[in-house]
Amino acid sequence: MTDSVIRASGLTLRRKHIDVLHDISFEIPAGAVVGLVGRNGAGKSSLLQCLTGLAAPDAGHCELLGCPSLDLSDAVRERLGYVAQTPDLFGWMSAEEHLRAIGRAYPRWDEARCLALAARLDLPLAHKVRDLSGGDQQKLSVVLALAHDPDVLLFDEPVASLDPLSRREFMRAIFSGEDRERTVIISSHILSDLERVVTHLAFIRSGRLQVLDSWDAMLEHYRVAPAGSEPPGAAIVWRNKAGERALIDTRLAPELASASRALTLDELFMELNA
Ligand SMILES: Nc1ncnc2c1ncn2[C@@H]1O[C@H](COP(=O)(O)OP(=O)(O)OP(=O)(O)O)[C@@H](O)[C@H]1O
Repeated sequence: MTDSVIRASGLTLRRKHIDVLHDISFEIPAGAVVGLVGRNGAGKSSLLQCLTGLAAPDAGHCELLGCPSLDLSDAVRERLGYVAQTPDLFGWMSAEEHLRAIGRAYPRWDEARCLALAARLDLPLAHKVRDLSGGDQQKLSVVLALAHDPDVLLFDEPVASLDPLSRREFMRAIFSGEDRERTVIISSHILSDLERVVTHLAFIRSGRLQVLDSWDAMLEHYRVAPAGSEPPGAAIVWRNKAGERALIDTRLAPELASASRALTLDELFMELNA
């Protein structure tokens, strides 16, 4: 991939003597929308924390927009939007005061965009933040991450607490109707939401990146190897624990391309976590 906006190289993060991220390397091109997928505890939040510079890796490094994550310049911070899984908000302010307070720190803050997003997500602006429901607090952090029109968005389960209507509005607000290129990593367990918006998927399991590829390539080329076949080692993306099932990339085993059907995202998730 060229023109990378987000890079990681040999990223390893240890917590309590355990590698919660292990030797992760990837490059994400400008304009990609990457769904970050994995089971609970797989390392998704830890990876996003390393990318934003909130966690310091024990080995390797990562960068955003060419700037080391641990030393992000103000210029890069202004182009970045991040929603943490558990947002850190000022409970004593009203939602509107909160938006204004953060907006003052961003030269690129767009008040009209901010209020339009808040209205679109039905955010009760007059309420104290501490009195907002969990879902409304999540909406507030989404508006905070988007109002300065960032070029890079890192979202850690941004829709987990949103009702289906709000989720739909959120997805539309981010992914449609805007004539600009944004590079996004979004972690979510709601695969049906991801399926509609991603260009790429990254699967992570026990701190290791299993695969990062375009969703189109996965749909077209990833197959379960037929029982009894012996796919070449290079074509095997993942073997289940018992070793009797293999997920393969048929670009590297074209002779098996027609042997089975395309997988849904749910099925891919199951295969990669079997
Ligand atoms: N502050 C911490 N101290 C010690 N271990 C931690 C800490 N934060 C996370 N971990 C561990 O790191 C591993 C990865 O956690 P992480 O939160 O990155 O996973 P996740 O994929 O985001 O999970 P989920 O889908 O449940 O949000 C887990 O085993 C978790 O227990």
